[in-house]
Amino acid sequence: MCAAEVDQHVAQRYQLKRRLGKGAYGVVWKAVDRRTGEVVAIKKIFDAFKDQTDAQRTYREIMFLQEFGDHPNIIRLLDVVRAENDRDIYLVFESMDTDLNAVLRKGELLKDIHKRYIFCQLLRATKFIHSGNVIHRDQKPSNVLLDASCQVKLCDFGLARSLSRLPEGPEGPALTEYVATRWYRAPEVLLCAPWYTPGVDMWSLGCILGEMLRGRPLFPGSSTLHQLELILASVSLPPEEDFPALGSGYSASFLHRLGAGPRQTLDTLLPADTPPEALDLLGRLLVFSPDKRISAAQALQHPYVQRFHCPARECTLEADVRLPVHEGLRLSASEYRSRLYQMILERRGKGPRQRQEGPGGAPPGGGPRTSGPREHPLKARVVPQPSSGPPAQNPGARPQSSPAHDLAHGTPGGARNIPRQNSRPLLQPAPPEGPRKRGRPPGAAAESPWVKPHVRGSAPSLTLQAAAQVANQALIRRERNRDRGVREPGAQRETRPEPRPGRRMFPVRASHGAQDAARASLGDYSQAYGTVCLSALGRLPLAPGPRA
Ligand SMILES: Nc1ncnc2c1ncn2[C@@H]1O[C@H](COP(=O)(O)OP(=O)(O)OP(=O)(O)O)[C@@H](O)[C@H]1O
Repeated sequence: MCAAEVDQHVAQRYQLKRRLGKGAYGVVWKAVDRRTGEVVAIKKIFDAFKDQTDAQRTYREIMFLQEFGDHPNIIRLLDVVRAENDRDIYLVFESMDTDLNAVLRKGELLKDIHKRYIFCQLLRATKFIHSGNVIHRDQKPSNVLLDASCQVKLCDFGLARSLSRLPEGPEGPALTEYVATRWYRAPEVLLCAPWYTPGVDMWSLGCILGEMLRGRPLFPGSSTLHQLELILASVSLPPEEDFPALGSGYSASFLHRLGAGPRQTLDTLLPADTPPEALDLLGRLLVFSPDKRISAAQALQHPYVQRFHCPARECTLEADVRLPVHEGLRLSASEYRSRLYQMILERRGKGPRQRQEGPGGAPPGGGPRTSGPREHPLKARVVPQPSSGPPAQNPGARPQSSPAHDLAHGTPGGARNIPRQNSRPLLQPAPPEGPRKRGRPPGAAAESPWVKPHVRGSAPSLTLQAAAQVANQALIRRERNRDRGVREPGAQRETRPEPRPGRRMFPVRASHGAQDAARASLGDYSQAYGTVCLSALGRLPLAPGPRA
């Protein structure tokens, strides 16, 4: 159907079914792996290495996904495939049915219990990421993937950032400015704070919760200023002493001016039947001062999500997650690409590996394990929180219940999850070779998780390493030559038509993957991005409500 939109070698391996969604950077298709029959989602990132910024984004997305993708609420990256033109790249994920933005746009499909369950899972994912000292920075409904049983998987780690080993500012590691979706941007980001904290994610989560409760975005600002105005119309100005935490020199006078406008409380934005505990949690998330916002770990203990709170499922990492390329360092676009290619080659050299399932494995049908902590290659660094007891002693926890059961108030089973037995953890760290220690010894420098696979697992063969080197050097040379306008004799590029993904793949300009258009308007976030088809929604076993 849309096979022409992907490279031949990708179409040969995967049968494309339909388009699932699109974002500013790529288009996502549902596809079937012809070898295994596994249903997957393929994201084609256009011009993934166009410049330093894009290349870094691509690099980060892949690297962080590898690290976090074993968490049940974070999307699993199954494979990374080079494109023939060396400009695009394909990421193969487990497939989900829809995203929260699409669900919310369809009207009141979500009942109170669904919202609580979704939010609890988002908190679990966020707690996990934050425990590795990483912030996602782009949490928004279209990055919250859902399946028919309301399982949540957070996706899109292109803006994720490690806070580890960055030079400290007064309130946290110093970071450069970034562009995230405005409606979910924290005040300190809007105010151009030069440093920020995991609080930026907690603000975004507050906006997501508010949107679920309200049925439409809480603060749909049309410009940065308008965004701040909307926020300050219903969120109290911080006390003077908190202004420095907001970072920018001009924020004090600016805030005073903006904050002088008409005031309303958050509850006036929400339906009258909003549960009081939802309102309470919202008020703790949408706090202007970043350091006064509730953390993900604290929020998981809030009464709003109490029904789903289960310490055994709320894993954390013991060590900071750091990419091999220091966050303060900017490589050239082709270097980022070379590093990714090198990694792909190395991983391929190790051959397909079955997903490591611990004792008890995935339940029939492929649903996530419902009892005890998950076993996976990151086990050594994943620490499930001590359970407060078996279900009988901990009525708040529901470790044995299926999501469908939870959501349907007693309708048993029915959870339809992605089968995992065929997942090929191509890019995951090597499985443990024996008992491993948890965390790092006191005083020892944190080991980069990215080094671990190479140290622990079977090292790539010398032949593979040499092949990778040669391939990468050729690529860099070609890149340099192209920049200098030099023609390489016999270069393939001369014989192939210059790929023009935008035009060739999307004849109707308005429906382009919007590599350029959408990027240009990234600040004017459009909720149209990241919607999925109606039929997926029809499969959601949700309460009856108006459907479009
Ligand atoms: N694994 C998946 N299964 C189903 N749908 C998916 C999957 N991954 C992504 N999608 C759909 O594709 C959309 C875009 O994906 P993604 O956010 O990764 O792309 P992006 O180009 O990085 O987007 P953004 O504009 O947010 O930067 C998602 O909102 C979702 O609707």
